[in-house]
Amino acid sequence: MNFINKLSAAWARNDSLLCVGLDPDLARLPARLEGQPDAIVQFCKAIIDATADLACAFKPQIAYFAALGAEDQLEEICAYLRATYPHIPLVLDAKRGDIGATAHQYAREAFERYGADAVTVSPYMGFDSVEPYMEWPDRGVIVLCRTSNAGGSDLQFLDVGGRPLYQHVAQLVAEKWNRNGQCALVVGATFPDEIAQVRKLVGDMPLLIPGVGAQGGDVEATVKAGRTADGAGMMINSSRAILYATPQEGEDFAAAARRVARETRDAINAHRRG
Ligand SMILES: O=c1ccn([C@@H]2O[C@H](COP(=O)(O)O)[C@@H](O)[C@H]2O)c(=O)[nH]1
Repeated sequence: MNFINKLSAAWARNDSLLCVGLDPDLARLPARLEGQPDAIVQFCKAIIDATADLACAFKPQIAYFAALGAEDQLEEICAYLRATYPHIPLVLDAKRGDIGATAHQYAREAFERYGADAVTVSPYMGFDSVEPYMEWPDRGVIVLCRTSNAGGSDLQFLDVGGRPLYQHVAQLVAEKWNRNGQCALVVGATFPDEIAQVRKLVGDMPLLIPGVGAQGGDVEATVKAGRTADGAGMMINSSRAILYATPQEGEDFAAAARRVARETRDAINAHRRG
């Protein structure tokens, strides 16, 4: 099953547009994992098990692993996800961008080493830097369009022929780059007006939308701006707000993560239709 079909099936199966981000920060892990060599694996597996029936995707951010030299733990987590929850798409957030020969190696890393269903890439170096990922036609290629950070406007809002660059990227990906129907776009929840503009340009193309939770993006505005006619079309990502949810009485970190994931999933669902 290709990435887009797997994502559609996960939207329906879990009645969810929530993407759970896996950004393990050693300084914020539960005390009981402190000093354990596989603390990241234990933490992420517990979060995955606690939220798998509430999520349409999991999104590990590679920097949190690479910075610690913990790529082996990322490999183990990806293998666990693929074996235990094969119906849930695994999105590797790597934001790669390089010349074709190097991009091919990054694609192998994402799709072969980690077995990701999709990977995030930058459009900045043009189509020949993105094309190598398309040698894996069953995988998703998720192109940065209008990112969630304020500084994204520095370049993404530059006027190109009477409209902002992010709109040009959206149309370019939808009309030219998406040859195999495997592309998606990143648009931040912190900019719902731009989500609406992108949705108008790209039809039903899936959008990866980070920025709810810790970054303060408005769930209702995001869903109303990005939903497709069938009330789907989005992977709305939340990482820190779920991973580091404050436990209430009787909860451990995983139960707290599950509670926040459920609340976020339900808040999204409240605005998917009508
Ligand atoms: O525009 C973007 C693209 C990617 N991200 C990534 O999403 C998560 C957000 O984490 P939160 O804790 O929910 O803020 C993180 O991995 C970013 O690298 C983004 O935030 N914005």
